[in-house]
Amino acid sequence: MLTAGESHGPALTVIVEGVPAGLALSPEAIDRELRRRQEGYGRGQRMRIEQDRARILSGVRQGMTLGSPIALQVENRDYPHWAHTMAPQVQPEQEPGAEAGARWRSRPVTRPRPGHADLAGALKFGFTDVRNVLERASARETAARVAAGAVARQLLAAVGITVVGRVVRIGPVEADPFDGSAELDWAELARRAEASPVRCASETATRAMMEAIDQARRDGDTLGGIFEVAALGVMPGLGSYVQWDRRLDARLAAAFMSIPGVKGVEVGLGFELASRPGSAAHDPILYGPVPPLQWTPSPEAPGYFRPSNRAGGLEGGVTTGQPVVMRAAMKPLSTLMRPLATVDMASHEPAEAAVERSDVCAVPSAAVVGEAMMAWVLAEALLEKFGGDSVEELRQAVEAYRRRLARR
Ligand SMILES: Cc1cc2nc3c(=O)[nH]c(=O)nc-3n(C[C@H](O)[C@H](O)[C@H](O)COP(=O)(O)O)c2cc1C
Ligand SMILES: C=C(O[C@@H]1CC(C(=O)O)=C[C@@H](OP(=O)(O)O)[C@H]1O)C(=O)O
Repeated sequence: MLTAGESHGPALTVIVEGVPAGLALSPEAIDRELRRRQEGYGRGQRMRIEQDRARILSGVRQGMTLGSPIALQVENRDYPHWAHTMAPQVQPEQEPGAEAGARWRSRPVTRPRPGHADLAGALKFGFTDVRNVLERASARETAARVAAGAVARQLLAAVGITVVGRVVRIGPVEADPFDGSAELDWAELARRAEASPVRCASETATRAMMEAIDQARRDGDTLGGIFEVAALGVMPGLGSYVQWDRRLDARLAAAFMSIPGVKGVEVGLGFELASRPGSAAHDPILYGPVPPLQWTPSPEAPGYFRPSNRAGGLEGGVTTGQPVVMRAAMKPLSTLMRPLATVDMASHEPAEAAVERSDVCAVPSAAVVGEAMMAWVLAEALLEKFGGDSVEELRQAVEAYRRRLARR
């Protein structure tokens, strides 16, 4: 996928390349994901302006993918307020009589926010107006990724793979994080998370998280947290150990790390594994009736399975047939209503960091972006292993593999 678009420009665009022909693509399912990304207690005024929907510009005809690049566009409804500031052509100075907001928006931003890309980006590109940085560094870009991820999800669904996510920490409040169990009912957790304003499966923790967000808002502060994403129904054998950059854990980690604000990523039990002896860290291999969450070539026959999933469905950079489980830690957002110290880049004088409107907490949204990134990386790995110009060819290749594994 290749995304383009500034946060306050006319639109975000994403080109999704490599989707096989013959996939029945639901525009509603794409818009549903876009809506989920916008939700979440702690989001700011911008999300009341936007109503993200994907316009399909290419690659789909009569509800079916054509195998050609799929171009998707998400309009920025905020753009009309920024049309003067964001115009590609040189604009005349705002008239003194212009609307106050328009004049404010066109002023150069010179007080970089600690924690955002502002200072590093301005130094890198030689900008005197930090707006040139923040427009693209903004997580608005993740709407384009979620649209692409929604296409990947529909491809994965064609071979029985689903992706779910949930929030397990916001600031000081923690809620039942992944414990390495092979029986965790991810689908039920996802159902409950979907009903929670902070995307958390526990009702008690949801209330405490919302209170923590309210308190941060009152304090002019922001909060980070941790989210988990799991992919269910993944067959063993995606990814590879034969080169460093084909290890699927490495690719998933990079994809999660690319979400703005994410500073830590774990696979399965992750950092917890460091303090355990090997006997309590790995997942023994058994053969017999296969439990529900373990992928198996034939549900009626005995097969390989694991009594635990501490590895998070990945060994040697290859999927094991257990749920693929990733966790990510997001730092608190960098725009503080009680700003941190910075330096005005125009005068070199000490100053308070620039304040525009901002979210207080975006961990629930980041979890949806995490689901999209998981879907994207798995769809790539699926196509690498099984290929196919059409979804029918892909299905046949998966089915042939299933039959081969049934004889092992
Ligand atoms: C969905 C989402 C919404 C965000 N909203 C804001 C925001 O309103 N204000 C802010 O300062 N940062 C926000 N961020 C975080 C910034 O994009 C991020 O802190 C910035 O890119 C720097 O992070 P980095 O060092 O990981 O790149 C948001 C991130 C995500 C994923
Ligand atoms: C627009 C989105 O998130 C934005 C991400 C963001 C940032 O600095 O990353 C800053 C805010 O934008 P604005 O300055 O326009 O209020 C968020 O609203 C979105 O998620 O769609």
